Amino acid sequence: SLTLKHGAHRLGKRTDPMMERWRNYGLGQFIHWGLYAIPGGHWNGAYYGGAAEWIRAWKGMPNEQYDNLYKEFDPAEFDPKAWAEQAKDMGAKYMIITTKHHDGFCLWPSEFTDYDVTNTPYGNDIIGPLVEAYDAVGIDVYLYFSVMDWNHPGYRSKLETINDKEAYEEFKEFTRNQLLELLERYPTTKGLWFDGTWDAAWKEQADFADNLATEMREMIPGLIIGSRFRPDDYGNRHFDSNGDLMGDYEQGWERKLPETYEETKGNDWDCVMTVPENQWGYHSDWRGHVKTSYELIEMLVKSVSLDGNFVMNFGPNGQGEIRQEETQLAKEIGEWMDKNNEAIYGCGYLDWEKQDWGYYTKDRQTGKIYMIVFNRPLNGALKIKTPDKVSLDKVYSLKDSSQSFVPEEIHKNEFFIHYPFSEHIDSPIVIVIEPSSNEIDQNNSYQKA
Ligand SMILES: COc1ccc([C@H]2[C@H](O)[C@H](O)[C@H](C)N2C)cc1
Repeated sequence: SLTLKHGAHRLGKRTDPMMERWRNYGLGQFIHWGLYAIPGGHWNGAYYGGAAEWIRAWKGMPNEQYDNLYKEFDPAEFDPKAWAEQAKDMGAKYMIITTKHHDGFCLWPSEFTDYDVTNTPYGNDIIGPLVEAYDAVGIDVYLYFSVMDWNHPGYRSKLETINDKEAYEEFKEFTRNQLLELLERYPTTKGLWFDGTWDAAWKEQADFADNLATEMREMIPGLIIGSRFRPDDYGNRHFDSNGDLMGDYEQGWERKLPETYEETKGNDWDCVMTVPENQWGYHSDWRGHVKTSYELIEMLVKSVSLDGNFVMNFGPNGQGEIRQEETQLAKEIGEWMDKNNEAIYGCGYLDWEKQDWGYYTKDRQTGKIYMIVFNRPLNGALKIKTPDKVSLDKVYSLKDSSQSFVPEEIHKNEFFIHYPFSEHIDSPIVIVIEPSSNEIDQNNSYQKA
């Protein structure tokens, strides 16, 4: 393998308490909010078909017109406590908020630029009240930060001339100043979610990024930074030139999910997911497929079943309101989570053979196994294949533990659980398989007897 100065500094998962807390979240909320919410995917009567937060890059939106939107930013309906309550009711355990997206507009009063909330009619800090409101309801806050900054004169996508390099040095200092400023202003933040790090200019900054990551981790011990921040010595991101994961978890799952545990390479990871096919910021006219709560719950369950977290995106409008479609989804997901979150929180991958009816999760502390059923077989017979010598003498419905099941052995280590799908069921059901005491070894995995 290559000797790297700025490759992965750790092999395998982080095992400290902050990371343990992170991997047991299950469900998160992404919030994309900024000036792009004002046009909301339209400008001069024209519809923008791209991602609403990228409207500045659209030929239908002249840059100087976009760059004057801050003069209209005055979200009268912004209510951070209401946002936090809604996220709490949905069952989110962490929230990621855009402090600065690619347009460079800062939702906090930054000492290092005038392109921030203080120079808008609204005038006040947005990030601080959000951190406070979410902390107050016990939801951990993570700060999204785009390195790419279309507003800063020193930003370059590639470094070709001496001028480029000099300008970019100023940009790097500005970036470091803003990041340290954010951690100083919001010391309860648990981590950073970086974006906008794919440009060639940034991919040459292995040394700078590595040192900055070290500095940030010193400021907030235990800080969680994913794989999207640093390039390695050869400009590789997410995985270094030896194929080892950089950062504390894999951040490559954007609007997509792994199919198998092997694809996760045994790393911690989260999936960030839009409700429409590709809208993060507010777009007033969602077109194409809008995901249902059933689909989003299945993605959540699938993520947890493969040792990941699932982060659902919200895009508040220009007035600071959460749109009705997202409110309805949060309500429906919350209703399912109220009854079934035992199969999500603190749960992860179970190394039993995947079955067609749905997903297994395993509680990392108790060793309890959850069968989360999405596709019930027409005959109601749920097949399970177990490792050797697993006792199935405690199998019951999560909804009603008095409803127990006696699995029918159909083959060595192969069983049917006959579920009476008599009543109408329109949301995933959960069956619990409680291990008998002698099966759980010290790390809560089923041992071959
Ligand atoms: C070039 O393709 C991109 C680049 C950046 C993104 C940004 C989105 O604006 C959103 O912030 C998402 C999390 N991020 C990857 C999406 C697609």
